[in-house]
Amino acid sequence: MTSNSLSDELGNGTSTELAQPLTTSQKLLRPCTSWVNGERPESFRVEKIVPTDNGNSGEHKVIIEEPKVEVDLLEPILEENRMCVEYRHVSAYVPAKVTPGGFFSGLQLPAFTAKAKAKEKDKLRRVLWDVSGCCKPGEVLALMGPSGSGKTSLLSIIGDRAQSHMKREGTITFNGSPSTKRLKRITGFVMQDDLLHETLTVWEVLYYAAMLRLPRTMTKEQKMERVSVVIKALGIEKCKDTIIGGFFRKGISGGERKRVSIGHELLINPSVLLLDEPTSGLDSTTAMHCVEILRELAAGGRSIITTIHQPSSRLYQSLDKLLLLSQGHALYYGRAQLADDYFEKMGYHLPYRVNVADFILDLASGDVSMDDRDGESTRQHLISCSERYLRRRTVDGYTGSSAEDLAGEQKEALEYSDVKLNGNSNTYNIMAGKAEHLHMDKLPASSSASEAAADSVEADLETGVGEWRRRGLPPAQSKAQRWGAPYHQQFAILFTRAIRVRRFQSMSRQDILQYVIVGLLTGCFWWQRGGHDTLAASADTLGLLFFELMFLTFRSMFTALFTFPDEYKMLLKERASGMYRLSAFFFARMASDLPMDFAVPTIFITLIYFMAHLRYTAAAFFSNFFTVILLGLVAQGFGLLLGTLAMNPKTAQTIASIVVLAFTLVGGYFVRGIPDWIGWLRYISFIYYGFGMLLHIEYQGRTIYSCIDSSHTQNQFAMSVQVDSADPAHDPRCTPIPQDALKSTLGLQQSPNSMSWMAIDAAVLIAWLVFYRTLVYISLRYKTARR
Ligand SMILES: Nc1ncnc2c1ncn2[C@@H]1O[C@H](COP(=O)(O)OP(=O)(O)OP(=O)(O)O)[C@@H](O)[C@H]1O
Repeated sequence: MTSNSLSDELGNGTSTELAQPLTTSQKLLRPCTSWVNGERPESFRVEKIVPTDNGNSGEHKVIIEEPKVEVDLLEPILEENRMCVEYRHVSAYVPAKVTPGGFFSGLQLPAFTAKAKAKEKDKLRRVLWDVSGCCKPGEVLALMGPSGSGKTSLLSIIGDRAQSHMKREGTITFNGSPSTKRLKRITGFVMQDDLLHETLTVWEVLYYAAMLRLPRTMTKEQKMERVSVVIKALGIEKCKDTIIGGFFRKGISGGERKRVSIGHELLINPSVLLLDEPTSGLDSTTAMHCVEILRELAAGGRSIITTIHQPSSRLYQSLDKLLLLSQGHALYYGRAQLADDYFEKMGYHLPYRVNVADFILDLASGDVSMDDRDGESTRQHLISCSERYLRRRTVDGYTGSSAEDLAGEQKEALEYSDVKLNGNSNTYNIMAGKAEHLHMDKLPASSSASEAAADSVEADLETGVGEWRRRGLPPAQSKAQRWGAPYHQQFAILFTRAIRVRRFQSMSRQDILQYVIVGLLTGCFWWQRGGHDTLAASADTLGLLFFELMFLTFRSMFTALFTFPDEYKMLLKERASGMYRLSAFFFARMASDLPMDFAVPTIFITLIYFMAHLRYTAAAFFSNFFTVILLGLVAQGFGLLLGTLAMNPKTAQTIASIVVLAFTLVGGYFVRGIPDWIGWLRYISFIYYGFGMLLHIEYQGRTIYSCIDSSHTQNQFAMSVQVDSADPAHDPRCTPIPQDALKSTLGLQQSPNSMSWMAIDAAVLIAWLVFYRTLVYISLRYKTARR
């Protein structure tokens, strides 16, 4: 449904006058989106200011509108697939200081001993402090807090997308069971940065995602239908044929981009949807529609957790359940509509005409001072209060306790905070690396703690979480069903997508122009030199062969350095969603490079081959062509490997320059007398083998003449006594060089006549080709798995 059609439908609804602000009891009675006994909740109430008396009196009133028509974006989640997400006692730590990155940064040994663990802990900064809560099917849980309060960290921990260097504690469960790879696949996760292929259109982005992610039980038509439904639901029909765009090429707007990211996740109709700031950058009306869509989706039995940065008053009113974070601590957790009520009971009154969201964010930022307390003391006080309160009611948080209860909690909280300040608490500081469970026995060994534990369990059962836990996870699918598309289809889809993604790069005019110009220039400089069978011309031809090889090798290698660093984030995102097998992606990516790897160099090789008159036989031409292409592929593999290992093109470029320079120097053309102690380097230089093959192709079985001009021999300063001749066979100055002597005469490292050399060179190059690519694959697997 488009934004317009949504508002049209909302506009047709019945309306109720809202004369006074809602009291606490009225707020408690307000419908929320929670799915109760399978009945669709009332939702989408919108408050509007309209003129009274047709505008004649100039007065306005506030009305609440409710839709008459129910709108279903996607089919509701089946009862057995609904998921209650619980995060219990979640803490997180990040490195306090930047550690130097680079090649070997990931190779540190893990800490085993207690001392090493303590040392490691000292280097960490805690960013989440024992946060607990849940989101049941039908609920939208909003995570709010000032910038840096830990919203994204918590969300990424829940979605199992946190970076490897973030140490985590606590448990995340889905219907009481730990997350599995399969669950991760059916969880939608919308990241803060919209990671989309910039050169694809909106339709293409969603189409490829649908083909890869939707189950194979659906036909292609059904998958395309799903794409259309999602496009319609998010109101992005207008721009469906526009490219996503980026820094250099403008495409769709920021808001549309955000909606495409949401659509990407909606395609799979997820039971759990996690969104990181879906409304940031949107105007308040669009943000409101976005939240309405989320509520509608939740109403279909989904559990939705979303971070929200700075909601407008209207948007805040439409929120359901709220977790307010302050520097990693839960400051408030419960019904969003009761947050002001909660803080009021704590003694912090919402100032007149101030947006509740702004007020609570000020509290969380430590910007509200009260009587003798400054902002920071206020914040600390509220943290102590909420910790105490939530340790008794972690499931749904604040649900409107009576003032007396809360006052009691507050008193306890103050006592508790004193204990903490006196340093007697052993409550939360448990550093356990990948702790699976934090048990209640870790809580203070006081009677109130065990009561809290008992209360918490009872509360779980009362509020229905216990029932969800008992349900467990839906039955696992067969291995074949794990992937949306079978292997060969994954390959085909990823191949086509990779070609389209590079639609502005591949075969671009600049590329072709570059090859043509360099080819023409080279052809002119070496004009017909290759056709002369003299030693003097051969010296030039050797230079041409080496240049041909270097130009294509360098180009392939330096372009490849950027391939995986550029695609790494996207690969991580898509692999985390279980879109495809890594090998399917890898082979598709390699195969999609081939047309480019063949087509453009073909222009260059053909131009120089005929302009410089290299050996004019079909066998020699094709052998030269395939040798250069093979060497290009080996160099590309080497570039891919360096890029993948470093994941930083700058580092990779530095290493590549040094290595390739060394490979070039030992390649057999520049230096003839390399000392033995370092000369072995040539055997690991792919350039050495490629050059050997080109020499063989050009000179094997060919008679080369040594032509000496007597006038030159009399010049004691002449560099060479060799001269060129157009017809050396009939030139009296020229003598044929025996085939066996060619190697030493041309100063080569390999004999151009030896067939065994040719076969060995070709075999070694093929081995390098396979070796580099295997290492690239292993490195990618390791890097994507350890995150
Ligand atoms: N991978 C990480 N490495 C180092 N520090 C991190 C990492 N992830 C989060 N942090 C730190 O953790 C704290 C919480 O960050 P987080 O991104 O969760 O905050 P946030 O509430 O989502 O902020 P914002 O609203 O600005 O996105 C910040 O101080 C941040 O610097």
